[in-house]
Amino acid sequence: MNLAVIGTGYVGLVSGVCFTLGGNHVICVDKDEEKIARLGQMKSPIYEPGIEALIEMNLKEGRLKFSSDLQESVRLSDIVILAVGTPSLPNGEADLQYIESAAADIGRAMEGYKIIMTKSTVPVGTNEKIRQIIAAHTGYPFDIVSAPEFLREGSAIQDTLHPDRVIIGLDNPALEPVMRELHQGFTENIVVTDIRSAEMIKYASNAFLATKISFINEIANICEKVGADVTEVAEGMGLDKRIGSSFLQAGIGYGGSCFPKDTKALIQIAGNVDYEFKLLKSVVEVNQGQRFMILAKLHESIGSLQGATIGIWGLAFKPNTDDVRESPAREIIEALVKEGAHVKVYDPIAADNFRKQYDHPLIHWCAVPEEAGTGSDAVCLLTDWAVFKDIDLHLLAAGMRKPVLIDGRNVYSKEQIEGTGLEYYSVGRPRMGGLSGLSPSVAGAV
Ligand SMILES: NC(=O)c1ccc[n+]([C@@H]2O[C@H](COP(=O)([O-])OP(=O)(O)OC[C@H]3O[C@@H](n4cnc5c(N)ncnc54)[C@H](O)[C@@H]3O)[C@@H](O)[C@H]2O)c1
Ligand SMILES: O=c1ccn([C@@H]2O[C@H](COP(=O)(O)OP(=O)(O)O[C@H]3O[C@H](CO)[C@@H](O)[C@H](O)[C@H]3O)[C@@H](O)[C@H]2O)c(=O)[nH]1
Repeated sequence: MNLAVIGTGYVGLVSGVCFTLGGNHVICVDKDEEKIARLGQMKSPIYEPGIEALIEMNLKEGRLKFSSDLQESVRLSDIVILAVGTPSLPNGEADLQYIESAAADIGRAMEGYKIIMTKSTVPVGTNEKIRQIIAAHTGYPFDIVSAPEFLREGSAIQDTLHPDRVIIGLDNPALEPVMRELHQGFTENIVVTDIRSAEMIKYASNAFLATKISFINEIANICEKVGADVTEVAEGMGLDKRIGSSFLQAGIGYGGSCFPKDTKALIQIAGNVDYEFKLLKSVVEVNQGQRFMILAKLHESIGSLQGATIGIWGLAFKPNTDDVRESPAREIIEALVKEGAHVKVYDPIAADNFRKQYDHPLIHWCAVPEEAGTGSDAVCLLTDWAVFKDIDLHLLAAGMRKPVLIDGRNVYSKEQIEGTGLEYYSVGRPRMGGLSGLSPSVAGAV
């Protein structure tokens, strides 16, 4: 099949490249000409493991093209896939301006029948709006399909080629065989449903996963007070098949371009039909508070942050991505700077993206993770990049002014911390080292 993917971002680029592997011809379209020029030179504008090798292979084999010419790309295609952004408006609602403008452009470009397939995450009822917009700009026939995307950044290729399920929302049953053929080889789990249910499945899935994270974070906060270990608790819970072990990793809360915006959008979708989604409102509130537990632990360990030097490991919202959208690191660093701390930050991939969005004279950008620890009063680990797991913690402690490590992602085991001299705080696990490492009577005497 001939496909045009409108929007060559984290979703459009990966989906476009992966659809070529099924033998389709794909044109990835973006209005950002710089992005298209880079891609033409086989350079990915995003960091996603494995993507550049696939771009190179498919460009060379002639199945993949990049273009900023939406009109021609639509004309050459049987299926047009919408993968433009749907960011949050200030009130939390999804901003549909990119969807609406792309739909109008598609309508204007059509010179025959097309299938329009929406991969962007859009509020319930949006595909009907898309239909109206396209119809207002063309007299040619077309069909609409809602095919929400579930890939995760950092494992996007694997998730696209081997998804747990593919959701297809349609109102013309004649499209079902085409959609099955397009997704052939990806998964057996193809759920065909109506368009509104497909749109809702996407929001409900993200909201549920976000709920799991906020739930385990609250359990972690209680664990700290009652002396339990949340990693043990999560393991014990997760073995129950009805609960499942994934998304029970306590930490500093979820970030990224999806959970924060999609939870807020679903609250608005409910609000627009006079339904108050109380549970999801709490999920968002808990998530917002969780990042500040890092600051509470800093205050507990070193007192005032005025003039202190704090090392930060990790700026991306999760490992294996350069995406810093809604990363909890942003608000943590802003708060540190506001309190007058010097902040030494390190991220293996996302530092440039972060710096474009936020910089401050009190921030020092480090070239290696160890540099963030040297002479610091504490190091806070905010993103669980693999590189941090292998750091020599003895050397880290020796080079710090105060050997305090605040692990926001529970990366280190008790065994790794023991004997390092570090005062170690994590999330929902007992504190180690420092005065807490001494017996209560000795600690009291000191
Ligand atoms: N990022 C993810 O992990 C992920 C996963 C699943 C679903 N989604 C959803 O997919 C959608 C896209 O997300 P993303 O992260 O890929 O966004 P993104 O911001 O990385 O990419 C969107 C791209 O669309 C381009 N664009 C906007 N309007 C255009 C137009 N009229 N013509 C051509 N190009 C246009 C932009 O220049 C940009 O490159 C969103 O709705 C998001 O919620 C994202
Ligand atoms: O147990 C966990 C799992 C995740 N997170 C955090 O949650 C956020 C999101 O992580 P993840 O879901 O792995 O990344 P995304 O790339 O944002 O993917 C989510 O959002 C996408 C966009 O809608 C969906 O397609 C995916 O299915 C959905 O997992 C990150 O900040 C993680 O650190 C936790 O704190 N604890």
